[in-house]
Amino acid sequence: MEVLSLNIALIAHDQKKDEMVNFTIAYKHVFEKYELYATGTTGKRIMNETGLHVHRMMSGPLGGDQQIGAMVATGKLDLILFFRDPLTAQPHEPDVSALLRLCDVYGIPLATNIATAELLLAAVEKGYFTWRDTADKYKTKGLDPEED
Ligand SMILES: O=C(CO)COP(=O)(O)O
Repeated sequence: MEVLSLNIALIAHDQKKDEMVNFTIAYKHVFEKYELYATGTTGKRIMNETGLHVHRMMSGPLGGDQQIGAMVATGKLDLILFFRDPLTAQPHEPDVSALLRLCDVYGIPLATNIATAELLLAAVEKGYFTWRDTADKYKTKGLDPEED
């Protein structure tokens, strides 16, 4: 099967970082085929504990979620796995909400828990990339500043 290029972002709040590391170990055979991006601390742990290469942004509370959001807005990400901690208040909650919102604006698949992440990765393994057509349609809705 042809392996398409995919840019995947991985983000986990502190209470979910162990889960994210275990998840990336379990699916290393999938993740190693694609370009990985992550917020600072999440990326560091994944790199150290799995050997996968990750392009690291700043730490989430220092702007990392916004950097990932900018990638969504400029069409540079195809899939986001964001293991959120729903039980702990985050100082940068507005940044988190903004990132989730941009995924909806641009039709980017977003898993906020491990169960959904598992389903999305199963689709990726099977080569179901049809969402990219939808995401492309969003991009052509006059949202591209180059078109103004
Ligand atoms: O806070 C985060 C997401 O909102 C994650 O940031 P870190 O990966 O730097 O911990």
